[in-house]
Amino acid sequence: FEVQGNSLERLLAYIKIEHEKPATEEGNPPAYWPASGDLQVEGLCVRYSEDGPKVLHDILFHIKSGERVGIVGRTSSGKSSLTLSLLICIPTQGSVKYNGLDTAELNLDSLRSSITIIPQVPELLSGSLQANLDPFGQYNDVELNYALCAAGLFALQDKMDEGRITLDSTISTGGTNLSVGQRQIFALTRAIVRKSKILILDEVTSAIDYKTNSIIQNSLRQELRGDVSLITVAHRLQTIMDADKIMVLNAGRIVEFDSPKELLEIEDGKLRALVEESGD
Ligand SMILES: Nc1ncnc2c1ncn2[C@@H]1O[C@H](COP(=O)(O)OP(=O)(O)OP(=O)(O)O)[C@@H](O)[C@H]1O
Repeated sequence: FEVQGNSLERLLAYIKIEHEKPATEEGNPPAYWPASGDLQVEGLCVRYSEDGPKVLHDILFHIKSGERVGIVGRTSSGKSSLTLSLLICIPTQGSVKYNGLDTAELNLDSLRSSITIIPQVPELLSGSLQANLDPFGQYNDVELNYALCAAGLFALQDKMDEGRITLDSTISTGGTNLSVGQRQIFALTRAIVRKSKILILDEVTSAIDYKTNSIIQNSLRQELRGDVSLITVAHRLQTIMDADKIMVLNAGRIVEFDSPKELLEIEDGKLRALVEESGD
């Protein structure tokens, strides 16, 4: 009875939580949006609660459509907070323009369905793989199979002696019957079918082997060319050394933002210090 009582109490607490504004027609973007992965951020400040401390201070940057940008920084420098703020998952101030539209004026559904995040450990729901990749039944099998192949699933399976995964394979709750690498590949598949123009990859640190990581990196390089902007929160510096630009965060501020080559040439540079420390 006590345990059930706790559940009730928690449910009541959730009911009282302040809700996000419901999606309205007003915030619907024009049909052509987003036509590019151009991202312009100005004066972005972020805190986790109205009266909490700022975790990002006055962030200013511009990512041109099709650029690949790596984000690095020490623990708690604000890397994850920056990615969450792009989707307005935490209270944000300032202006974020995605393909010219201010995201504060956009309906949250449209914003979040047009940017794909591949988190360190992607969540999956129990059911078929097809239902996970395409919960609203918007794509056909050919499109889904193409995207699975492009994301690298079949390359991964060739290297693994295990039962082949197909669209009707069963996924258990939370995706616990799959490896983290497979789950990331499914998240990437979603990005490919949705044709997201901005893709945010939160690189996995330890839970993924080198081969799987390189399959994912190759798929990203081959599949997301042209106008798709790729933002990688990097934990392994070598993953992003061929990025167009690297953003170095420190205590919630951008301290460096330029091409890896330029940054590595700065004698007392922050990126250079991180590289030297890592021994990579
Ligand atoms: N849910 C939260 N509530 C309150 N503060 C948070 C929350 N998550 C992160 N923070 C704070 O925000 C700041 C930035 O953290 P963030 O997780 O964005 O850093 P990070 O660079 O991604 O770190 P890591 O490399 O460890 O993942 C830290 O001071 C952290 O304590």
